[in-house]
Amino acid sequence: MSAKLWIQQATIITMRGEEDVFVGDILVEEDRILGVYGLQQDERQQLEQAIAQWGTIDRTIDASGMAVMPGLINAHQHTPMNLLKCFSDDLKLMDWLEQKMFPAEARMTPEDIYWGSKLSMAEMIRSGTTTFADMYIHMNQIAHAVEETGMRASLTRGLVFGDDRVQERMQEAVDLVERWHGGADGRITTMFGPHAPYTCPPDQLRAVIQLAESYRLPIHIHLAETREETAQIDERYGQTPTQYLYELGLFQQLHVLLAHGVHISEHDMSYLEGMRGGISHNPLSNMKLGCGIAPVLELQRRGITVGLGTDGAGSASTLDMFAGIRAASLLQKLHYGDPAIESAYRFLQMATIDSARLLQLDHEVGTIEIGKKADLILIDLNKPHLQPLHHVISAIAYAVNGADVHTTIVNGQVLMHKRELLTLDEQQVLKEGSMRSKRLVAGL
Ligand SMILES: N[C@@H](CCSC[C@H]1O[C@@H](n2cnc3c(=O)[nH]cnc32)[C@H](O)[C@@H]1O)C(=O)O
Ligand SMILES: [Zn+2]
Repeated sequence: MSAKLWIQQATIITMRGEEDVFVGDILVEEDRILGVYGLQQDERQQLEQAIAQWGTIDRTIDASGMAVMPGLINAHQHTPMNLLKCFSDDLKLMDWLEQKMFPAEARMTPEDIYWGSKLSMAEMIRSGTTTFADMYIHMNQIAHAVEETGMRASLTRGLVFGDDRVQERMQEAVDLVERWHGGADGRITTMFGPHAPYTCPPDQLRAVIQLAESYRLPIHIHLAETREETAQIDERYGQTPTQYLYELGLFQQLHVLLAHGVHISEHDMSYLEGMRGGISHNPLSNMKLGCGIAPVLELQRRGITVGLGTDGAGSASTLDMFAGIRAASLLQKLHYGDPAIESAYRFLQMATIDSARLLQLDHEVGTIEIGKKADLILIDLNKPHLQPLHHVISAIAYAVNGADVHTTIVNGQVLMHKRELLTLDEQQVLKEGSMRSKRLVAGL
């Protein structure tokens, strides 16, 4: 644990405004940002005073030639699915889920979940993600992994209904919330996670909504991912998926994190207007599964928050949020046939402060601000693919890769420095991951 950390001479991208980019220093004390100092005389003096008051400094990082920005926030994930990546690609969502993912998941032991989620955390820390929203099973294991790796996470027990184990699953969801909400020094928060309109019948969904209301906790659910989903929900209930959730009262009181929101009509948007929470846009997964293009800019125009996620590595194949930022931006440019449709900066906001809003963490993370949690990443810009550097925001949105992240800090703790993972035994994670994944996919 670095109690006092001094980041020197970085290009600071605060994400508090497009122009708020300057060279300077950041002081971190315990888990929070103590000060941010530019190069002007008075700010230098303040920095010197703060350093003098500190006495001992636990770690200094020379960040000249690097950008520092808020850690990226992956708003939709299934971390253990990293064990299932790239083994059954190029299938339709429903076939992929029912024929490949669900059978492989039925074989997963708690230990598999633990190592699969650690594999994801290693990948996320390495590529600049500091916080993620997760929906899966055996969540205790994931919570322990979060505790150990030092990441920040919003955890949800995914609830698929359709057999006689409804009560058991609901109990697991409650256990997660009771045991882990506020856990790991406050790095863990929780939500309730009914999986999707097509796997959650009305009675069960109503019960989860009531539960979430009684705990005053948010809901994390998939919505309107494919055309097939729209057809299925229309056939069963004569409604669109969005209307189905609306009529059940989901958007009345609760903060809701909706994953995907691809097939949302103009009329559907009126159900979402004014909602608490918003949508995690997951372009890598949407493109790979051929789902369609989410109406990101229309949703934003109506005041609905849209953050960014990858989805599980099973569908996205990579957890590199920089790839997600690039995909999101390029997709909208292509969709509108207009490269000027939205700025690079706007997509960086989606991956930071907007995702933070979706996780109800915007008062703590998502921007570089005095008093906020020190969740920061340093990006090494001194590389052929990033030089010459005319516009750092553009470079980050269009040219930076996860592998350019030099240092990752969460809650004031350095989790990776000079690309070395400090809270994970990477070799062990790779070995366990590869061994376990073979058993899970055998014969599928
Ligand atoms: N099957 C579990 C609960 C579901 S956890 C979350 C689920 O989301 C599934 N999932 C992953 N990616 C997607 C996606 O893109 N769309 C819909 N579901 C997905 C994943 O396979 C996993 O089963 C049970 O025993 O109750
Ligand atoms: Zn998902």
